[in-house]
Amino acid sequence: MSDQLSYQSGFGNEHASEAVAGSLPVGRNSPQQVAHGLYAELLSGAAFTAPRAENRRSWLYRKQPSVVVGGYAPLAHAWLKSGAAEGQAMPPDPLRWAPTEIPSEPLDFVDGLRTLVVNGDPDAQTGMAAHLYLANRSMGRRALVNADGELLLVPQQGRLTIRTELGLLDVKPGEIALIPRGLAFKVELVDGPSRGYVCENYGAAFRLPELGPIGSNGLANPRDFQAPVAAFEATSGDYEIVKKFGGRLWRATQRHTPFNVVAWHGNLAPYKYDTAHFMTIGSISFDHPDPSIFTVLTSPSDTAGWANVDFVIFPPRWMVAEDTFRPPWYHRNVMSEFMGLVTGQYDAKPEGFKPGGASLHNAFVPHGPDTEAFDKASSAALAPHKLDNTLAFMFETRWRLLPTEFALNGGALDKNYADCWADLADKTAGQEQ
Ligand SMILES: O=C(O)Cc1cc(O)ccc1O
Ligand SMILES: [Fe+2]
Repeated sequence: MSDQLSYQSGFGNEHASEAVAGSLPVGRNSPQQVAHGLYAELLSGAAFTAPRAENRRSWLYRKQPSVVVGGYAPLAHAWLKSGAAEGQAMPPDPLRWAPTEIPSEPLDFVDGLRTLVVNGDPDAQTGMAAHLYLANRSMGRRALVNADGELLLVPQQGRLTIRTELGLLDVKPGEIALIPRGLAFKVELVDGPSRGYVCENYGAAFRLPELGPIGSNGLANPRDFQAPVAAFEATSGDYEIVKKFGGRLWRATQRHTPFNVVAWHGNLAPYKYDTAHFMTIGSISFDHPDPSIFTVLTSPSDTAGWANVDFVIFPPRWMVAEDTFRPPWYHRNVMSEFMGLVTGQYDAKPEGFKPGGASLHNAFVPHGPDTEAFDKASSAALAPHKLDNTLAFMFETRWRLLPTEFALNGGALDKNYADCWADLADKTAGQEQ
């Protein structure tokens, strides 16, 4: 089924879709009576008065409004953390994690969330969290609504069908999904257990970065973002609604599916995006450019250019720069860098950084290529070279990221990470100064 999904194209477009002909009101949003007895419901992802260019809202025409739900009670989750307040103090060391295996105990997408790093505060609408998800079963009659943040899913293993109130997205490793804050969705596994990364963005909604002198094309092109077409679930029976609200999970039971939207229109929508469509820009002369050229989506903060979080990818690309040390430079960055690897090798850490693993280089924590990468790149013949079969990514944020208890003691932390730089010797030793 999922192979045949159709989509509407274009990031932030005014989409319109109806699963039943004649369901979508024409020329108005809230007629006295909606066709077929549907209820009109407005989902606002931006303040009513947000500037037009940033305003995001959609109109949903549904069988019952989402206010028809039971009362919420707390739902315990040992490994899901929110905001800097739930992080652990840590020294300014670089951190790296091995891939975490998907456990054999039954875990759906919600159960399988494991927070690695946090900053900011969801109630202050600043910062982010990076989670792993480790899932071996579909969510079934369970839906998640995240009132704290937008979710960016980066699957690393296993294909997903994401059912949202606005329709279905089929997402596989190499692709990403973006779920707006407040939209109900559930994750179904298509080809077995699935593992991946999630950026929970408490701040301003992700958008495409400005292109400056690059011009009007390139990087992630808006048309390659795909929104679902309206699709509702026809089955009856109870549903568990899990809501993330104020850094906690809550659960309620309702008598019907929340996926009962027959038609919708608007510019607040979930999207999928295939990173293979990212048009990379790189050096065609010399020097290694800043990684901001690989920004897919950005969540700005209140200070221009200092992102709440940038989503940056390192996709397959040609390296052609002359007289250049081609991998990333050694550096210290005021911004904090969380990285993951979907597939292949990352040029700065060809062996130690594994698909499904992660790393954290916090504000001003020095980092760069490991000794092996340095030695290779310093003496490599500088012929044009394709970095192929690779996809790393970075969540880069202006606020320091704190690891969670799971990140520090969950078993995947690489206690010897810093050793990968220990052999970068002083090569001037013994030379005349
Ligand atoms: O540290 C990293 O591996 C990420 C990174 C990549 C790059 O090409 C330049 C700077 C940077 O932080
Ligand atoms: Fe870096």
